[in-house]
Amino acid sequence: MIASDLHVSFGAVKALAGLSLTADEGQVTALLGPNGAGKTTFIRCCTALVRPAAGELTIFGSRPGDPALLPRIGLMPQATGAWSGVQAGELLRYLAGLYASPQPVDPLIDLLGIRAFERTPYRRLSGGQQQAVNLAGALVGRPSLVILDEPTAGLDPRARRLTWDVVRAARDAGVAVVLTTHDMAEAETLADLVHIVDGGRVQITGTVADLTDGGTLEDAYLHYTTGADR
Ligand SMILES: Nc1ncnc2c1ncn2[C@@H]1O[C@H](COP(=O)(O)OP(=O)(O)OP(=O)(O)O)[C@@H](O)[C@H]1O
Repeated sequence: MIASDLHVSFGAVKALAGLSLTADEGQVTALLGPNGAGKTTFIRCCTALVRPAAGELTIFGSRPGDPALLPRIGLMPQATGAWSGVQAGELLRYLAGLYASPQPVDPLIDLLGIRAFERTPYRRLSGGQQQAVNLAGALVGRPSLVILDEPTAGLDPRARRLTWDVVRAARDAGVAVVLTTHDMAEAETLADLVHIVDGGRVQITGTVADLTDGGTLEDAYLHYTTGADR
């Protein structure tokens, strides 16, 4: 994925103000940045929900929204209000049916600990259970790019570890994983490349070792972000 000088405004708010970054296959790329930095807006550009006013975004050589690209991207959003009454297992089987060669659903249900609540309507699931289903939904189509928007926010420690294992397995299988997180330990543990975003653009890019340079990732984060309103 290559993003170059993306600009997106919502009224007077410049959500993206020249954001440029790359993310490669077989790597976990972490986007760190304060609330409102533009991370989710960038993700929405990748999935063609938002169209940048300027800049270039190519994913596997195609533009977002290209019908050939859609099945190659798996998205775990921060929250999906959309599924309501459908049972978790039904939902995943439905999603699998949309893809040409999906993962078998039952092993995915077992892997992510969904079996115990697979017959529960989505809206009755706990937040963490919904996240497990959302992660499964992002992976079921065997995507080449998986985008995870704060995948472990609010998860208990075991569920968080399990999510990390699943992320590593996807990366090791050659998938490009892009995730956002406010959890510095998560970025330190998982990320091959880190982009620190603030004010709608990438302030600095590097490996965890590059960015920490004797300090912590949180030090780097605080150094390169202000969190000031735009
Ligand atoms: N649909 C929208 N309409 C108006 N403003 C929006 C819209 N979407 C995002 N914004 C604004 O754009 C800016 C960037 O928001 P975005 O959701 O991309 O931030 P973020 O980095 O994902 O934050 P967080 O860490 O809190 O999820 C914010 O100021 C937000 O209020």
